[in-house]
Amino acid sequence: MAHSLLVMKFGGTNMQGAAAIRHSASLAARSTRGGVRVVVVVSAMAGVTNGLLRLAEAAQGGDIASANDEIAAMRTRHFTAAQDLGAAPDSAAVREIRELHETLRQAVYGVYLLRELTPRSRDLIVAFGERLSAPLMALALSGQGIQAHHLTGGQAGIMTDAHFGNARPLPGSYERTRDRLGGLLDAGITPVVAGFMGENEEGAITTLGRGGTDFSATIIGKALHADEVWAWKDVDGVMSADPRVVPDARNIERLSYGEVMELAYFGAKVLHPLAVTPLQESGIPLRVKSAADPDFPGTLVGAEPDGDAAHPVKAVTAIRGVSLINVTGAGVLGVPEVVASLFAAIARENITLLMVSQSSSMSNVSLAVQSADARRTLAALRGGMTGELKVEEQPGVAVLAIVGAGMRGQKGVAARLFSALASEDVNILMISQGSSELNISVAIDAAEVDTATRAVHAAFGLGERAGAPA
Ligand SMILES: Nc1ncnc2c1ncn2[C@@H]1O[C@H](COP(=O)(O)OP(=O)(O)O)[C@@H](O)[C@H]1O
Ligand SMILES: N[C@@H](CC(=O)OP(=O)(O)O)C(=O)O
Repeated sequence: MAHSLLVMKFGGTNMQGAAAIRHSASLAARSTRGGVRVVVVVSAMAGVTNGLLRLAEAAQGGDIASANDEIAAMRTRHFTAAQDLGAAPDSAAVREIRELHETLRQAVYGVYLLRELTPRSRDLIVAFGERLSAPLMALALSGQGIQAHHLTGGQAGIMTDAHFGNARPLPGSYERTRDRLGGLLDAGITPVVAGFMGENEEGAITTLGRGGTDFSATIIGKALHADEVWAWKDVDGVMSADPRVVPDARNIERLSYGEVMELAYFGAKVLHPLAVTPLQESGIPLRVKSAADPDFPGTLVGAEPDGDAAHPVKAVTAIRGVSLINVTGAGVLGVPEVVASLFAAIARENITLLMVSQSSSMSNVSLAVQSADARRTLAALRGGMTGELKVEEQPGVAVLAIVGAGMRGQKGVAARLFSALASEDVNILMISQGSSELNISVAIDAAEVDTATRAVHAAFGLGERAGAPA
């Protein structure tokens, strides 16, 4: 089908140096040359976001020397890329990169002086990664004869709430984005938007959560009523398992929005968990494509329910670094208010619950949370509870999930999962299946997660055939 408007997202791997950026620009150029209007959305160069987080922590801890060393190494990386992309030393792009680095250095010095890193200042610092790669992509596009103009997320109209580190777009944001980017497109200019970031109503920079550039691209796709959003990756598409863990993982040709959300939620790093949400209502498809093999169809994510009874499971995925929080004691016994107070305490702290299970006698409640949230969870529960209860953390856990719309109403899927785990002698600590029946998840010992993933992948035959049309 001929497209008239596409949003293309390039992740960290596709932006990691001049050669990768030039290749990414050529992928956008293939479409613009064919008469398609393209909005390009970019992530930070691979490793930069983690580097910025690290140096912000170092400055807060008083180690300004290592923070400055890390900034200097990044600066060299950005300048080298600009130079390799043909920017002259006195060009506007080089001047801008220099100014951005100077502002970054000052912000980090502020953190060092105050010894305080608030969620707001962390977002300001971490968003420099994307702000610095946008001018590089604009340079590469110019090198291909395309007139490009780069913008921050806020300049592109992305307005968010003030939930620093995990911000959500405000409803009014879509119209602003349409106004800001529509004008450029009408003038024949390719907008290059710094992903991962927006601005709150006060104009402070916010970020959309790790992997958030996917989300930026779909927000823009919705705003502009794009024909499709294309997320270019270093993998063939969304695969039946993480290819780093399962060597025979296969590309999945089609997934529904719901399936992708489950996969991302249960740890598949390939897309941001909320990335498809802006597209669901309008039914705009999301394509995950391989930058190394641009003619390969990749994965098409759309509205189709796509339940394939013969192949109920499409993928297996895992969340690592999980802790179980076990609440026990006679106080839980038959007292619904106690359980309510547990959830209220968790909600106040804004902690994500990965799994919940309650024994039928009601004398035990187990919660699975990211280990990074475990201390907060323990404190919230101990502070917010009534009655004589014991709250304990069990670290070193992983949550493994199988996902597929074809599981709905199918019998025997759970049995196959459990026997695959038993065959590898993997002990199951907790089990859950949501009423949507799009997934079944189990908590297991973290040390066994890779073996378990490979066994489950094999048991459902995912390496032979992953989500191909029936
Ligand atoms: N089910 C999966 N399908 C594809 N990739 C996966 C999956 N699970 C984990 N991954 C990992 O996600 C990576 C791609 O995501 P990411 O690095 O965030 O992309 P980018 O930065 O290019 O947007 C792959 O290198 C792969 O190892
Ligand atoms: N750079 C941000 C946002 C992002 O989406 O990156 P990537 O596309 O490389 O996953 C992060 O690392 O979280």
